[in-house]
Amino acid sequence: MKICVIGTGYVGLVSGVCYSDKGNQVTCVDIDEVKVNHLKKGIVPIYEPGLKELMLKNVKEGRLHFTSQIREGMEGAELIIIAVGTPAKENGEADLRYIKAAARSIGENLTDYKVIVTKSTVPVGTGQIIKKMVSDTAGHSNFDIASNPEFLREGSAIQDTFQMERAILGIESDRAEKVLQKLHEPFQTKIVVTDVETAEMTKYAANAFLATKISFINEVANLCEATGANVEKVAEGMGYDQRIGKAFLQAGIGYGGSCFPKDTQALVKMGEKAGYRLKIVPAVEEVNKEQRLRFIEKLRYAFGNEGLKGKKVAVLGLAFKPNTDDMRAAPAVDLVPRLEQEGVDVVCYDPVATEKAKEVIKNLQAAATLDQAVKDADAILILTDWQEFKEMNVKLLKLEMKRPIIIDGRNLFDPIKLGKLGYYYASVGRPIVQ
Ligand SMILES: NC(=O)c1ccc[n+]([C@@H]2O[C@H](COP(=O)([O-])OP(=O)(O)OC[C@H]3O[C@@H](n4cnc5c(N)ncnc54)[C@H](O)[C@@H]3O)[C@@H](O)[C@H]2O)c1
Ligand SMILES: O=c1ccn([C@@H]2O[C@H](COP(=O)(O)OP(=O)(O)O[C@H]3O[C@H](CO)[C@@H](O)[C@H](O)[C@H]3O)[C@@H](O)[C@H]2O)c(=O)[nH]1
Repeated sequence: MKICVIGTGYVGLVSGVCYSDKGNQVTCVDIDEVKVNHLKKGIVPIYEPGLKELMLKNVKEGRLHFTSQIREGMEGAELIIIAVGTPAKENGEADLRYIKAAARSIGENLTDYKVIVTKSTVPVGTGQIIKKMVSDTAGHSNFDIASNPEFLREGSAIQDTFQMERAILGIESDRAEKVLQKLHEPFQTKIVVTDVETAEMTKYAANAFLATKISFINEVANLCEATGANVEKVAEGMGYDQRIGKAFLQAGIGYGGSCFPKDTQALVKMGEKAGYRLKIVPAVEEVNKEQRLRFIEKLRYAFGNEGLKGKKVAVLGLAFKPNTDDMRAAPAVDLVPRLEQEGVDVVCYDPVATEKAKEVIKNLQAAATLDQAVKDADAILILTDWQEFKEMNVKLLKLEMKRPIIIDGRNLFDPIKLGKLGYYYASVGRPIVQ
């Protein structure tokens, strides 16, 4: 099948590459000409394991193309996939300006029948907005709209696509369903066929539910800290119950990233607009915001009367999660400037996200290696669960540091072990050892 993907971000590029790998002819379109030129030269603008190799393979085999001209991308395509960004507006609502611009340009170039499917996360009703904009601009209705929300995670996006757990097909016609069924055939996944509005809602409900699990376990963790229980064991004990499940019960510094923070906000706004006030999701957001700030207090507590001013703190991890360089809503974006305001000398290290972090954190002091970051540090603050940090030789590390203090936002180490090595170690939902 010939496919045109609009937007070559995490979703558009990964989807385009994976669909081409399944034998489709894919043209990825982006308005960002610099990005398109890079892609044409084989440069991948994002860090995503396995993406570059797969992209180059499919370009070489002639199935994958890049252009900044939508007309070129749409030429002969049976399916158009919208995968542009839907960031949060100042008030939390989803900003549909890129979606609308994409719909307009599709309309301007629509000469024959196509299925126009939205992969971007969009509020319920957006499909109908797209339909109207396309037909108004095109001057005809020789197309179908559909919704096929994306569930991939950054850092494992290729695997998540090839082994997708389900596909939601929100459709309005048999013709569109046929095209989308054909697209998903090689993935051999569970298919939920529904209307466009239900598909749009499914994506927000899934993300809000996952965010709820995280905030829930973080609240339990905070209560464990206050009572002396251990959240890791609590989560294990809960997780064996299949009705609860083990996944997404990792207590920590809270969720960040390009999706959960904005999608929970957008869902609340969607409720307000529809006349229904959501109660759980705002609480999930509140817990998540407070969770980050608790780590400044954990650090302050570790230094007692000495205070934070003038201390050197090595922040390990800038990206919102491992295996990505995405800095959107990463805890570091909040915490690094706050620590600096408190007079802390902050030196950061991240295996891949430093360059992107410099774009969003002013005057970021970044070390080129983990060793450089921790040298003479009064404390380490762990924000991301990179494998490199899990494998740190904590025994040797202690010799490099000025003081053996670790505040761990990801529960990477066994408190008993660190206590024995002479560390002051504060993590999440587990007793402090010293
Ligand atoms: N990032 C994820 O892990 C993820 C996962 C599932 C769903 N989503 C959703 O998918 C959508 C895309 O997210 P993303 O992270 O890939 O975004 P992104 O910001 O990484 O990429 C969006 C791309 O679209 C391009 N673009 C904007 N307007 C355009 C237009 N009119 N024509 C052509 N290109 C245009 C931009 O230049 C950019 O390259 C969002 O709605 C997001 O919520 C994201
Ligand atoms: O038990 C857990 C699991 C995750 N996180 C945090 O939650 C955030 C999101 O993690 P993850 O879901 O793995 O990454 P994303 O790439 O943001 O993916 C989410 O958001 C995407 C965009 O909508 C969806 O497609 C995915 O299904 C959904 O998992 C990160 O900050 C994680 O550190 C925790 O704190 N504890």
